[in-house]
Amino acid sequence: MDIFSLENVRVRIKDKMILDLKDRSIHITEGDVIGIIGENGAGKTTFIRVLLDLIKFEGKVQRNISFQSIGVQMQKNGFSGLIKVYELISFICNSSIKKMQLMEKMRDFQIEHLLNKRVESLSGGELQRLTLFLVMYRDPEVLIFDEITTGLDYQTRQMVLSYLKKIMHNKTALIVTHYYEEVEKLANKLLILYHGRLLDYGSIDYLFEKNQIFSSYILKKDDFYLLEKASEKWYEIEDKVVVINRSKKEEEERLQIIHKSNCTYDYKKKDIYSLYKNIIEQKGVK
Ligand SMILES: Nc1ncnc2c1ncn2[C@@H]1O[C@H](COP(=O)(O)OP(=O)(O)OP(=O)(O)O)[C@@H](O)[C@H]1O
Repeated sequence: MDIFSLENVRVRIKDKMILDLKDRSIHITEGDVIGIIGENGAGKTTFIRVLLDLIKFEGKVQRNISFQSIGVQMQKNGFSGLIKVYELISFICNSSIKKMQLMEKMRDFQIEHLLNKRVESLSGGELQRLTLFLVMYRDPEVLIFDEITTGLDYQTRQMVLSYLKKIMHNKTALIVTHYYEEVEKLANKLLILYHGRLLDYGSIDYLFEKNQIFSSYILKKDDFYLLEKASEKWYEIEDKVVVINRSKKEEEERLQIIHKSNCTYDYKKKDIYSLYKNIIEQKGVK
């Protein structure tokens, strides 16, 4: 069943088009976990605001779910930092939820010891656990996260990611993120925006197939000369070179070369950044 479906959606502010899904229709189906990616200002938050009816748009959006069944974390949460955690929880959490159930959920998110702290004094990880608790306490059917791990250090991000993985089981979810690794770990579909334009939307497996990306090898720049002649599609990222294999055959041929030289390398079966780069190039937008 479609949870959301969108047709010909456009958002214009004054004369500027900030989101244009053109004539594509987008169906978000029960159980989908959708990674929404694109550079700063690409229109990711605007897309979420359209789904939640928080912004004026042209076109058609059908929602087969009530707003109460959607748990949302937005980039700007609007809580006052001075408020204490227990005050925030009692303000937000519906009184119809039994105290016992709330306590149990607090334990799940390891926040019960934070109740007397002011929100502004929480660490990044504690604040995101509190945010996840506030999104999840009613057990919503649909989850929306807008950059939930931005600004967290590596370890805290891994911790939040493992919480996300746990709570997303059997849920429909949309995750706006700048971290491709999060999409790799959590999502089954991808929505790619660029300067407000929809570049592509679909299942991740299908997009890899459509873009003929079988796998990638990541080598140190100094070792790239080994594969340079044998590589058609590659790009640099910091001190590394990513070589895209179009097929199993290419993957095997290059592996032989790599093995002969004994150089170190990483292998990725589904590298979302390679997919993103490829789509951007194909569409000729960069
Ligand atoms: N209320 C508004 N008034 C004017 N411009 C707006 C408004 N809301 C968004 N925009 C513009 O629309 C574009 C898309 O914004 P949006 O917040 O959706 O991008 P984003 O992809 O979520 O970016 P980021 O990764 O930086 O969070 C940006 O250029 C932004 O400045």
